[in-house]
Amino acid sequence: MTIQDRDGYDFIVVSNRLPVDRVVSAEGEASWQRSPGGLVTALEPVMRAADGAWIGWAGQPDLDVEPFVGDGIHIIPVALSTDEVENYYEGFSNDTLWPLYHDVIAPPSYHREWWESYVVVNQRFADAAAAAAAEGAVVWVQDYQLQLVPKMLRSVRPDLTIGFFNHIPFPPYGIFSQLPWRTQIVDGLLGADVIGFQRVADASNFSRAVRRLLGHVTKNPYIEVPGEPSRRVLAKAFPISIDSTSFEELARRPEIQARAREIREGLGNPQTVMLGVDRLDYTKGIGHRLKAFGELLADGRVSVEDVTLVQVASPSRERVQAYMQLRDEVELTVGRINGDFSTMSHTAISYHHHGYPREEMVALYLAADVMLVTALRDGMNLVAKEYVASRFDGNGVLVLSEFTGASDELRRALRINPHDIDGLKDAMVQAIGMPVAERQRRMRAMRKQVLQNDVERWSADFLTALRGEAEGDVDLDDPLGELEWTVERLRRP
Ligand SMILES: O=P(O)(O)OC[C@H]1O[C@H](O[C@H]2O[C@H](CO)[C@@H](O)[C@H](O)[C@H]2O)[C@H](O)[C@@H](O)[C@@H]1O
Ligand SMILES: O=c1ccn([C@@H]2O[C@H](COP(=O)(O)OP(=O)(O)O)[C@@H](O)[C@H]2O)c(=O)[nH]1
Repeated sequence: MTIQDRDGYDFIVVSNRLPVDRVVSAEGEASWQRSPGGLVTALEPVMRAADGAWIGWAGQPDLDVEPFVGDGIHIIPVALSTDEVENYYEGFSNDTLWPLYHDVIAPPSYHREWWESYVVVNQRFADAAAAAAAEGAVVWVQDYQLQLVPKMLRSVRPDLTIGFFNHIPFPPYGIFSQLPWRTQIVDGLLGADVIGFQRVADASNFSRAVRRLLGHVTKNPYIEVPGEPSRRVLAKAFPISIDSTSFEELARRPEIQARAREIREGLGNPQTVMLGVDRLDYTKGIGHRLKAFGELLADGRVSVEDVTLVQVASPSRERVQAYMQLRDEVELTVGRINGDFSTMSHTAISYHHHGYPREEMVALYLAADVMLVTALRDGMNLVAKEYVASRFDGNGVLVLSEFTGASDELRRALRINPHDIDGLKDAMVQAIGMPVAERQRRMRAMRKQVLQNDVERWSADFLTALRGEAEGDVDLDDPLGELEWTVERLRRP
């Protein structure tokens, strides 16, 4: 059944990217493949239960595709022109909001034409959702690219229950206030009934911005939005997670364990393999990690015979200037370290500018004695959780930046400040030499956390809170307590 011959969908997800990628075969034939992202896995059970639809961009400019069913999911594509990809996506989303929301690690650019394009494209997503939603439907909007959609949608469809989840940090007011369109952004978000953040700190940064810019009363976790009638918005942390059991299942497969052994052999069977896996993004602290490793080699505290660093840097946003520059810097540093320290039989850094499928990722996690997550700022960092979920053997050490959302939950990681290069070096040495009993103790505690709090729980928690707000009869001291709502009950009677 398509949108043309039904009254609309009861559950809709709206995100910048669709959960399916368009792939073109060597023969030039186009098809759709489910993208491997965690969000698809998280929302798939809800989607299936509610017979919902997903609205998003297919990832290529000027691609106008009719709604279709792809891998069992109802897809409603939103087209973006070449100019809009440049201005809304590469410009305002990834060169204004992204650096601003990540502690201005790179300088954000403010251009009025980018903002205008952001408004136009957000309106297009809102229109698509308004047209597709059944009376009283639940619409869940995802991420910073679409912060104006909640208000735009509410203004034409006040019957809808609207959720918003921000996957990246929400910055402190001192930084956020740089944005020339700061008031429009918080106002846009307040169109939602529930606004979810990764960390408690993000939710309080947002509430503070609302107080400062709009003067609304906030009573943690609620924001009172005046109007006729006035509304109450819940702004709260819902830390995202992963499909933990599927990572463990993959890690237990003999062929993936064999691949992990093969990876180690390919590296010359060093005593210790350290691993970094990141999108090639300036938020990930790849340069800090390389600097620390290079200095450890120079100081003689580690040797290339004993320790290899594998760095996967998957290509990302390659047309944005800051990302091009970062690639040059990272590759120059890798080349220098390898030139200075590699021998004929051992390479200091095994560097890969590729994106790998999930099976290979799990093999890499199993091959790595030490996982290095050194982000300077990161909404969550799913890689940290995936490493933990994959280590069913209870082994492996996670070195984790305190500037990631994950560090709020993975308290038994070796937590580091990546700006403190000496501290990072000491943590790397400590990780390499950590006794097995201590590794296992730490990993056991982290595994418990990740297995209990998986992505299904994340979506259920968020949607339960959303339902609570829609029903409006929630006990303020225990907003979620009395609800037994499950995803199945998203179905209309
Ligand atoms: O779509 P792209 O521009 O290629 O970027 C990929 C995604 O990157 C961001 O991920 C964030 O979400 C993760 C899951 O919640 C979180 O763990 C991570 O810390 C964030 O950086 C972005 O938020 C997505 O919208 C992008 O699609
Ligand atoms: O070669 C790669 C590199 C990364 N990933 C996946 O990309 C996601 C990265 O998510 P994270 O939250 O760590 O950072 P983001 O890139 O979203 O900022 C994780 O699920 C990784 O397993 C992947 O599938 N192949």
